[in-house]
Amino acid sequence: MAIGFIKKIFSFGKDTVEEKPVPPQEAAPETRDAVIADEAAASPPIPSGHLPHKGEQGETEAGAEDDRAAFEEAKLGAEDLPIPPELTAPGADALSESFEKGTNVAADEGVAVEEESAPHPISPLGGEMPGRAEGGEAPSDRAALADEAAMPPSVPSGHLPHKGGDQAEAAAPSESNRTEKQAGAEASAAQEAPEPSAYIAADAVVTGEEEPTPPALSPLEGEMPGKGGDATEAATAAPHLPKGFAAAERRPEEEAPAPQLKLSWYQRLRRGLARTSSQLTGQIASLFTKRKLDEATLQDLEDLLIQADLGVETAMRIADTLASERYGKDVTGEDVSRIMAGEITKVLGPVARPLELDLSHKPHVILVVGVNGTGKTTTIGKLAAKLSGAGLKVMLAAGDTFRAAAIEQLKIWAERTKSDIVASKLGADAAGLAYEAYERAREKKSDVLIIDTAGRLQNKAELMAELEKIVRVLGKLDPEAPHTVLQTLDATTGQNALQQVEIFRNVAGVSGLIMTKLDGTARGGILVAISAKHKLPVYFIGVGEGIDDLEPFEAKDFAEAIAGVGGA
Ligand SMILES: Nc1nc2c(ncn2[C@@H]2O[C@H](COP(=O)(O)OP(=O)(O)OP(=O)(O)O)[C@@H](O)[C@H]2O)c(=O)[nH]1
Repeated sequence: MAIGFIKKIFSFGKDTVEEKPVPPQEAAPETRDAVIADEAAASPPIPSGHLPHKGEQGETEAGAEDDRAAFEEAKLGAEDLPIPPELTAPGADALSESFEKGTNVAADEGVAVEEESAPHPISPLGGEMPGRAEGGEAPSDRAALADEAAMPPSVPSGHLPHKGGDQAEAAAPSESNRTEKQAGAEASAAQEAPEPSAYIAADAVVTGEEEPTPPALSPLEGEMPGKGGDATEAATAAPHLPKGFAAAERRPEEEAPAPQLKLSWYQRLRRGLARTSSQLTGQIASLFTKRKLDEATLQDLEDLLIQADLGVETAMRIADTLASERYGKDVTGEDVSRIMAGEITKVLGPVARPLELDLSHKPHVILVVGVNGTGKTTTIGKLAAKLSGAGLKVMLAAGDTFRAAAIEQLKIWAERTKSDIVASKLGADAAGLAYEAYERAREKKSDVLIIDTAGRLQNKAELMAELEKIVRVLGKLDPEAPHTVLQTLDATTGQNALQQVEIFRNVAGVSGLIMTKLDGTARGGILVAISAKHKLPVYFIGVGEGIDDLEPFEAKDFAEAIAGVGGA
């Protein structure tokens, strides 16, 4: 029996050598060898026969496991047999030490390598743990360690591939990952700080921490099939956001706004007068709902038109014409609007005149006057743009010496319109500046000299006297100058504009009007009242702050826009 036992022992060793065609390390893919070499370099020597014993080598490895079991069995009865030195406790201690010194990344990677190559996954930890204390341990102890390994501290509970038994799947990305890292990282693996997630995972293996790793740092990220990268990369690509946060979707780049079609002047005029028109026509429509035209209705209509700033005269004209056409009959709002447009056109027709320039004068002098903020400077800029755009030589004079901003504003307009400019210091005498500007324009043979003036309320006698002085001074240079005195009127001021024209006309000899800010006002009707009362030419109207927002005044267009008819 003793001989038979000895035979068995000998045949065990022989069988092991012979039946194991290739050592597990050699059977493994090249990457695996490299990783093992890496591991060996990073940690104290681990028995070459130890790592594969974890059982992930498939059937070949299963045979080795059987052999080992036989060996253990034999060892119990043959204490004199030599135990490989690397399986002794000191060796295990050395391994443990090496982990504690921070070579845990390699250790952890060793686990992953084995997982990857296992066709029939068995927990790597189950195999690995006995290796550390295998020397002299009974199989029952190994089983206990295997149980312990079933809850490895290195891996969060949700991660454990051995729980689902799918180690190969879980390990695959890690392997590819490691292969990538090998080239640059192997030599310095011991010195380099491990990547955060890998480090934490490895550290957990060594220290035996059983606390779950925070989800954001879970090594799972890199090891999950399909993620394709290591934990760090995966965390960068798709970080776990804390509860309450959500990853924002990338917004598609905003499309460039479609270029807006430029409205024609007529369209802009109608749009500018839309408030005036809708208010007026709305009131008229409600007045003439199912009502026969009688005296009371006509009186109501007159009142309504006067309140709309059209003036008494124009209101009476409209009412009279309506009565002559429809008295005693049904009348609709459209009837009234049509008659109203016709009557307004008749009032405005005579005043809608072009600004005449006598270019025999060099320069033709245009003096621009008006109450503060009615749009003098802006209108000068718009006029200069038209004139210089037509090839005329234009000079501007910054006669508003009260406001620094007005001087700067005019300089900007001069630059934009390629006009010459004469300006002086703030507070300079405006009449003196007008004189100088005229001289300069004459020298330079300018076609047109446009002089800005400070805005002033018509009831400020001192300022109105200054305006008179400017006119007198210019008259000394050319008895006919200023050749045109333009007054700007702000449409939003309503009835007050009537008085403004009255006074400026008397003081400065206003020869024509420009009504500004007709865009957006509900009081555009005032132009009709002013025209009816003063019969001064209305050269242009402004419907915006832009350089193109000034157009010659057209009676019919304006009348139809106010009455809300036409528009084709
Ligand atoms: N909406 C609109 N704004 C205008 C129009 N014309 C001028 N403005 C604006 O009205 C404001 C006053 O215009 P200015 O040209 O400075 O008026 P001003 O009469 O020279 O002013 P003072 O120098 O203070 O007398 C500015 O903000 C202009 O842009 C217009 O037709 N429509």
